[in-house]
Amino acid sequence: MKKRTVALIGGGQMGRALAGGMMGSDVIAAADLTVVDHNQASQQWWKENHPQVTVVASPDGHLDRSDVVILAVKPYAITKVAAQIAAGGSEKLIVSIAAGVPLAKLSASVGHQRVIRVMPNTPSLVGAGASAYCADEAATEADCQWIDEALSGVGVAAQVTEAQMDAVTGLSGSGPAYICLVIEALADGAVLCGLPRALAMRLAAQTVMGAAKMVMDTGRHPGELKDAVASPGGTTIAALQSLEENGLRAAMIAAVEASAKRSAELS
Ligand SMILES: NC(=O)C1=CN([C@@H]2O[C@H](COP(=O)(O)OP(=O)(O)OC[C@H]3O[C@@H](n4cnc5c(N)ncnc54)[C@H](OP(=O)(O)O)[C@@H]3O)[C@@H](O)[C@H]2O)C=CC1
Ligand SMILES: O=C(O)[C@@H]1CCC=N1
Repeated sequence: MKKRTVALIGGGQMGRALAGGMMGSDVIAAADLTVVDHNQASQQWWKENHPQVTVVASPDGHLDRSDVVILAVKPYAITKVAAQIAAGGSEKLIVSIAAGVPLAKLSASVGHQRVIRVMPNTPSLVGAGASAYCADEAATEADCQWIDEALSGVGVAAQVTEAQMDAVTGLSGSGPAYICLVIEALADGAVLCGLPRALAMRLAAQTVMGAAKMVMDTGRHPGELKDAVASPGGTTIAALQSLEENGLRAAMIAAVEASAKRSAELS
């Protein structure tokens, strides 16, 4: 894939994870990245952690060298930033990662350039992201191929319909937060039972990763893999009973739905 030069507008949590992961997997070169962020602490972070990246406070006069502009500011700031880009005039691929901001709104705000909407997630930073994207009609085959390969460089990527984006947000966009909560709670349980905190955290995180890897590598249904752990009359089935009594499944389903609903509200 031909490397493209990229401007990242908003170098915060998700921008760092996505662009950091893309540089780590050589999808983009540090020298080809311009980060636009008006927050001084954020600028400082980029200068300290990625000295080869160009860091500026405003897009004005700094987008000319970039083929792609990634919008990674909060949803409420998207329209203002998009208008700044539109004022710049030049034709670029615009990629927005803002939750709940539809293609039509993005496209109107940036003056009908080629637009792709992405819902990435923070594990992109460590090459284990899960991203989905949809493109407007003006985006070319080559644009879709670039974003697919760029996102695949930092994890897995899937093209979806725009109607599916809220569900994606509820699942993989917000999901790392749910699973981090689960890891923390598992470690708390082990500390309650007497394990030192650091060891409890290591075992909890590895257990979550191991279970996920087993689902992906074997292709077996998670229910089947769960059954393989639970011996008759054993420890696991006692724990599973407790999880069912405390509503873990319902809580997870409701969490995905709550996030998806909020994503729909934002649009
Ligand atoms: N965090 C996540 O896990 C995910 C986030 N997203 C989406 O990513 C987007 C960014 O979220 P996140 O990274 O968490 O947000 P952050 O607040 O961490 O990062 C945004 C950065 O952009 C700066 N900024 C805001 N407005 C402008 C502007 N006009 N010009 C230049 N810089 C600006 C902010 O500075 P300041 O704070 O000072 O305004 C901040 O440093 C959101 O739209 C969110 O929906 C999508 C998937 C997952
Ligand atoms: O909480 C949020 O709004 C963003 C979008 C998906 C994950 N984080």
